[in-house]
This record gives sequence, C-alpha cells and structure tokens, in this order.
Amino acid sequence: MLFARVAEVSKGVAATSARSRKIELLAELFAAAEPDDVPLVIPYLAGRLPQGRIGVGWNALKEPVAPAAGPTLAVRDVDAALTAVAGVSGAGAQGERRRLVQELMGAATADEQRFLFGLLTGEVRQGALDALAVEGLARATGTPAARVRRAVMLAGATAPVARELLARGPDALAEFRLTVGRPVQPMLAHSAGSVGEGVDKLGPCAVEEKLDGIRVQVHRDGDRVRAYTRTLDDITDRLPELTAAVGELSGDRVILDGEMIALGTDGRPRSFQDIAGRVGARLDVAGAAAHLPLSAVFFDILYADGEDLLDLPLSERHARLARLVPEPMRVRRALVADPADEEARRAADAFFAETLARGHEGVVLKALDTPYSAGRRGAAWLKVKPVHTLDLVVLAAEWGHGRRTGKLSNLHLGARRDDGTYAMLGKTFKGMTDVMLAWQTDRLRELAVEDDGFTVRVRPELVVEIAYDGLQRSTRYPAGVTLRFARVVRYREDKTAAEADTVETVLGRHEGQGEGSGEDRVEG
Ligand SMILES: Nc1ncnc2c1ncn2[C@@H]1O[C@H](COP(=O)(O)OP(=O)(O)OP(=O)(O)O)[C@@H](O)[C@H]1O
Repeated sequence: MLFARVAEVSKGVAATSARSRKIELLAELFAAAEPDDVPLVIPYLAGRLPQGRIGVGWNALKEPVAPAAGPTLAVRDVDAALTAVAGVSGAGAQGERRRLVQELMGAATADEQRFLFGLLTGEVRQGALDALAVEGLARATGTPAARVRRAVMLAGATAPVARELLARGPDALAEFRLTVGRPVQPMLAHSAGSVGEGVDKLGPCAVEEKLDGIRVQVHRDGDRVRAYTRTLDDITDRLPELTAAVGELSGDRVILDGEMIALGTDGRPRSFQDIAGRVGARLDVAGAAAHLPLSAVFFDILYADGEDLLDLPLSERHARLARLVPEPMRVRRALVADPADEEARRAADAFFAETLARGHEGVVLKALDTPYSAGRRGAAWLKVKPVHTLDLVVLAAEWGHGRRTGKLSNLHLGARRDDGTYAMLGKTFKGMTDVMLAWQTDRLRELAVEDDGFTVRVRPELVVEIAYDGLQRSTRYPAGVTLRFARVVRYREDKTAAEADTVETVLGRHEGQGEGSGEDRVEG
C-alpha cells in the first residue's frame, strides 16, 4: 500500500469529528490494504512508530527538503527507512540519522512529508485510534465489533488480529483464545468522586482495597510461571518471590490478576517509588529482592484448569479465586449486595476510611455481575482516591534557576483533546525529587524539538501523574481552567500519551466540583 494513502486517511480522520465517518474512512482503507501492511498502518494512523523511540530530534527535521513530485513510497519502504534510522549508533550517529531522515523526506510528496513530520515529532497522535481501528476492521470484514474487540484483548494487541482477520475473514478470530502463557490486555478502572457515587453507578458491587504497587498478570502452567506488567512486558525474572509463591498454589494451570506490593516491618505499604525501584533492578535481582521483598496480592482470576473464566460474573470469579488462593494473598474487600441498604453503604465508607488508615491509596469498586473485559469499557470498575490526580502529558519544560540550574524543572502540563492535540492546563516545578529532576532532564532532552534558552518544547510523549487541590477558572489557559497547587507524584512510563486524561475529564471534574462549595472552591 502506498504511504500517501495512509497520510490521506490520517488527515481525513483528523478533519472530521463524526465517529461514524472516521470508522468509514478506516474501513475503506483496511478493505483495500494488504493484510501484511496493516500492522504498520494502524500504528502510523495512531501516530506511533512501530520502532518506538528512534532518536530523531528537531535537528534532523528542521531543514526543509524538496518534496517528490508524485507518491512512490510504499508503507514498507517507510518502515525499512525508519528501521535503518533506529539502528544507527556510535560516533556520528546524529549526522547519519539526519542524512537518512532527509533521504526519506526527499522521496516523499509534500503531503507525505507533513505526515512523516507529524509522526516523527509525535504531533499526529490520535489517542482514540485503536478503538476506532477495531470498529473499522469490523466494518471492513462484516464482523461484529465485540468479537474483534475480544480477539484484540486476547491477542494483547490490535495488529495480529487485524492481519489475520483481513487475510482470512471472521473465522480466523477463533484462533485468538485465552491461552496460559499468552498475556491478555488488563481490565482498567474509571474514577468516581466518592464511594457513595460509585455504589450508585454500579449497583451491587465489591469494594476492594486499592494497592499502590505494580500490576501483574500471572500465568502458571505446572512449574512454569510467567508474570506480565500492565503493558504486557514479561517481568518474571525480576520477581523470584512471585514465582515461588505461585508455585505453592493448588491450581496447576491458572491465570491470576493482581498487584505486587511491599510491606514494611510495621505492616504498612512501602511507597510506589520503592517498589518501582526494586522491580527496575535488573542486575542484582537476588540482592534487590532480599533488600525489599515483594508480596503478590490477587484480585481476579481469568483461567483455571482448562476453563476460561472471563465471561463469568465477578462474584463467581471471586469465588473461584478464593478456592485456589489463600486469604493472605487475596485483596481485602467489603460487599454491597444491595445499594439501597444503608448499613452496607456505611460499611463501605468505613472500609474506605480503614483502607486509607492502613496506608493504601484508595479503593476500587467493582460491579458484581460483570465479565472481565479489557480496558475501560463499560466502566464496571471505579477507583476512588482521596487525593485528586490527573495523568497529564509534558508539553515543554523550563530551565531551572539557582539550585536547579542546568536542570529542566518547570513542566508545562497538557490534557488530551479528541483530535490528538493537547490543551495546556498549567505548570509545576513542585514535588520532584532530585533523582526525578535528573531523570526528567535527560528524558526531556531526548524528546526536545525546540530550545529557545528558556523553554524546551518536547514531543508530547511523557506522562506524569499530577496531584492538585482543585481546579480554577483561568483565561490564560486554552481549556478555560487551570490546576491549583499542582505537584508531581510520579512519572507514568507505563502509560502512553494516548492514555493520558482528556480535557473532557478535566472539565467534567470542574463541573463536579460545584462552584463555590467546600474545599474544591473555584476561584474566579
Ligand atoms: N483491587 C484492585 N483492583 C484492580 N486494580 C487494582 C487494585 N488494587 C490496585 N490496583 C491497581 O490500580 C490500577 C488502576 O488505578 P490507578 O489509577 O492508580 O492506575 P492507573 O494505571 O493510573 O489507572 P488506570 O489503569 O485505571 O488508568 C490497576 O491497574 C492496578 O494496578
């Protein structure tokens, strides 16, 4: 397939706000594509490079290159060129990368150049594209979207499903089955403002402690145990204690979902930073494990001894989990069987307060009658935390002063818009540790596209979790609101910019604050 066609569809999808039209454009593209090209086409449309970071900065892009007269580049040519760029290393790498990028640009038409430029600078990010692509694939092949979505969850990614579906039709989807040893996309949560609000939304539900550690999906097949992160990376080798603990369980072939946490000698949870540092240690794993042992706490079960449990309601999955996993390894929970039962509601509030008092970050409410489904569809899980946080994208950073000279400090924070652009919500230089400051300086310099000596503008890729005390109206910022007392909690390297919070979410919270009331008072 010609790259020009992808550039054209990308432009068309961005230009229309009608979801149905976007899906139609994608369906037409997929119907005409060679199945083997689609694993490249989907990330390009989403604004991602299959190669990941390829080390192309502003320098390689700033000089204009005369465009080609007509489109000749195939999608695969672009992929080969970018693979070559990603492979450059050693002395003179920057110059060589620039040469290769210019060569590619020279083979591209003006429209293709614009699209390539957007891809390389991260400016064509289309957050919602993966969900739209699933709908487009369904339309192109006459398959129910729910079946495609489920196959994507089971495959852990859209690309392999797209290729098989387009090459062999809907029957090919039967191949994507829950298999021990192959990670599936995890189920995620939305937010609710309070336990009461969550109960009202969900009806009968479980209220579980929300543990602030690292999500793990554990696959056991006899002696073989593998553990995967939220982004489906295999981290088994870094968690020897998990392998040992799961080996002791009675189920022989199981898939469990849970969280790895660390408890101090006082029984209170250690900070997320400590846990991340421990899991990040690759060299001396045994030493790191001895220094900070982790425990697995499970909250779900997806498969047990030959049986796929994904479609069972949560209440039954809980019962199955309890049969195989002893209580100390299961998340604590309270149940609200009847949302009209005032006593159960009070008990749920008390459970939330108690969970916080034990040092955990909040609770997750889960509807008892719902199956396990990837992502945030249907909002069957709702998290409730006492502190407001948003996952925002770093758009730029300012050079620090005084003690922070030479460090990139004041961050410009953006929320995602539907069209893939970002609305800046404010700035912060608070909450950063020295380690974070050093790390972000390095990382942001890699992402830099422009530096005027005061502010470094970066590719919008880095997601940072920001705590704040409330939102206030502001005419200075494009969404019309800004954050009060914003401070950095942590970087979320496990999230892509497409998963950051949206302007819509932020404005929804602003409304929910109730102007002029209580602690979340909106200032004019
Ligand atoms: N009882 C629980 N049930 C589900 N998830 C839990 C539970 N306890 C802790 N978690 C963790 O909470 C995460 C979801 O909440 P949180 O907002 O902190 O993380 P996130 O990755 O920013 O959220 P999300 O995944 O919803 O965007 C899960 O991915 C999981 O790692």
